[in-house]
Amino acid sequence: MSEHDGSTTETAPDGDETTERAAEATDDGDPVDGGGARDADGPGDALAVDGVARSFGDVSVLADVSFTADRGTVACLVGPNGSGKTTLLRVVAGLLAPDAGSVLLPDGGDRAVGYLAQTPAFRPQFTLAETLGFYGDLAGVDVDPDGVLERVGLEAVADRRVGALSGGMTRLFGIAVATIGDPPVLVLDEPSSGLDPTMTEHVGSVVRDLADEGRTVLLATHELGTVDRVGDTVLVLDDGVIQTAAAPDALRRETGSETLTHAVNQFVHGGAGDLTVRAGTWEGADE
Ligand SMILES: Nc1ncnc2c1ncn2[C@@H]1O[C@H](COP(=O)(O)OP(=O)(O)OP(=O)(O)O)[C@@H](O)[C@H]1O
Repeated sequence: MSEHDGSTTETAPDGDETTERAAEATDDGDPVDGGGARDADGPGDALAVDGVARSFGDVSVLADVSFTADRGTVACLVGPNGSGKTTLLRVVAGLLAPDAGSVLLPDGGDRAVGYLAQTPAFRPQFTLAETLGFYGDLAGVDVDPDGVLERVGLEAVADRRVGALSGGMTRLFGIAVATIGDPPVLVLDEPSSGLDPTMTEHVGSVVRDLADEGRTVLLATHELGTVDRVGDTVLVLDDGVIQTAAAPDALRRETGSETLTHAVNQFVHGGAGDLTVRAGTWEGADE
């Protein structure tokens, strides 16, 4: 966590979806261009979310969310199903306007945020290289397909059709797409859910490397093993607020927990029993 001196940009409480900042592959496969919805005003070096609130109708999902995440770090957003992780990520990516609050982005790159949707979908008939070129055009940046694919270890399959990728490779490709234009912030919604342990570990390493190169990575996950391996900060979201933000080790220490799962559960409304009902299963590699 660090101080940041850029001023924040308040967002009008109009509830409109915005698609101006990030480029994403939507769930129906249609690419949505982003580009720069609410530009960072100042030279801050951290991602700073301040007092973000978002409701759908009369259902409040995010009540008052605040946190910061430094460059070069991985911040892991965890919380029960339906706690608002995707909603928050979409607000940070500029794809969803908050009702209140602000998101301050660090300077840098042609694009401010790269976004991986929870269920990325690409046009299956195009090759990876063609798809990257397409997203590059949308973002208004030149793309070196081999260089981008190298970031995730897919350079050998640049000419393969996207439809011929495995689930894990598709997820990696989605991460590669998010890095187009080299945005300083990557927002990844469950980048390794449903993947086998080897691929989960590989995705974790890719995420770690992307952060180590100086990016800020904000990801949502239910896999606390991945959080333990690659996360610098655990952000526990429940009841519309960040219940705690701490390093995995500190969280365990603070709660006297042997496992990260147990530690996180201490901050979830209703405790572990309730969580089991609400979240289904939590995958902790430490148990
Ligand atoms: N566009 C929408 N319209 C109405 N309600 C929505 C919309 N998007 C999300 N919600 C609701 O907001 C709540 C939070 O959803 P969200 O997808 O952000 O949770 P999540 O923590 O990402 O869940 P999961 O872990 O299951 O992916 C849910 O109750 C969901 O039904």
